[in-house]
Amino acid sequence: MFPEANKGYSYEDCKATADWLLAQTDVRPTVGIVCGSGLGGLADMLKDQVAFNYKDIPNFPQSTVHGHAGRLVFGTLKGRPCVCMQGRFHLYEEQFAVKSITLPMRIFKLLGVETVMLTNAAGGLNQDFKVGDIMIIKDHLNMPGFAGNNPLSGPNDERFGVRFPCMSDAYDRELQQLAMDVGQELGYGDFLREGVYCVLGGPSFETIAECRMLHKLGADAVGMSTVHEVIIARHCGMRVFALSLITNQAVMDYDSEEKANHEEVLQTGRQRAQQLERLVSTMVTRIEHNNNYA
Ligand SMILES: O=P(O)(O)O[C@@H]1C[C@H](O)[C@@H](CO)O1
Ligand code: HPA
Repeated sequence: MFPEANKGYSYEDCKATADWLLAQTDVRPTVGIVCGSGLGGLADMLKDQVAFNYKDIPNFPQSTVHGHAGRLVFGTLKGRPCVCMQGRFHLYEEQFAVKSITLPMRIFKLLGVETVMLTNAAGGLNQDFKVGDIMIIKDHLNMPGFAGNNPLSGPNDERFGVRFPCMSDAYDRELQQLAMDVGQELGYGDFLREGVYCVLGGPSFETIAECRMLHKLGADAVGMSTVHEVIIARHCGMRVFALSLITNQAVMDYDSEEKANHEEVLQTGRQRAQQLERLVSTMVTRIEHNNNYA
C-alpha cells in the first residue's frame, strides 16, 4: 500500500520520481489537479493523455479507496498542459501516512506545476448548505495538525520551503474570485458557496456531537483530505485553489434518521460531476489567458 509509510521522502527521492515521469511524456504541466471521491471524471477531460497507474510510478503510494482510480494523467485541458491525480491518498489509509499522502504535491512542484486545484467530497455543516452545493474553500481547520500530525513535521529541507510557512494566505484569493465569476457565468450561482473546510483523520464519519462542535468552531464543511496537500503545496510556493462538493448533510440532530455513508458520497459526485468539471476546466482556461492569474 504505502511503502515505508512513516519515512519522509527526500528531495532526491522526489526529484527521481519527477525526472522519471518527465522522461516518459512531453507534457510540461503548469496546472496540477487532484480529484476527490467520485470526482475522477475531471481527468477524463484531458486530451492527448499519457497516463500512469500509481503502482508503476517509482516511490508513489497506491490508492486503496473505492472511487479513487489510482492513475496519474498528463494531458491538455483546453490547450493548457495539466497533470491530474485520478484518486488521492488519505490519512486513514495507513498509519503514520501524512508524508506519503502529500508526496505527489512535491512531485507536482518538481514537474513545473505552478497552480494546484484540489477537489473533495465533504459533509455540510453550514445549515444553509444543500447536498449538491459546491463550496469554494476560503480557509481550513487542521484538526490532525492540532495533535501534531502535520506533513511538515520533522526535518525541513529548505529546497522545498521555509521552516515556518504562513498559512493565512493558503487559498489564493484571486482564484477564489475567478471561481465565483466563472460560476456565475455558467449559471451555477444557486449552488455555489464559499466556506471553511475542516479536516479530520477519518475513516469513521463524525458523531452528532462532533458535528455540532465543528460547526460552532467555524467549519462549514467536514472531510478527510485536502488540507495536508494544501500545506505541502503552499510550503513549496504553488498557488492553491480548492473546492468541496457537499455530498451529504452532516448529521447534527439526534432525531435525524440520516446516516453518512460512502455510497451517498459517490452518488452525489456522479450527479454534480459535469458542472464541477466545467467549473474547473473553464477556470483552467482563464488561468492560461489572463496574466493576472498566471
Ligand atoms: O478524497 P475525498 O476527500 O473527496 O474523500 C472523501 C473523504 C473520505 O475519503 C470519503 C468519505 O466518503 O470521501
Ligand atoms: O460527512 C462527511 N464527513 C467526513 N468526510 C466526508 N466526505 C464526504 N462526506 C463526509
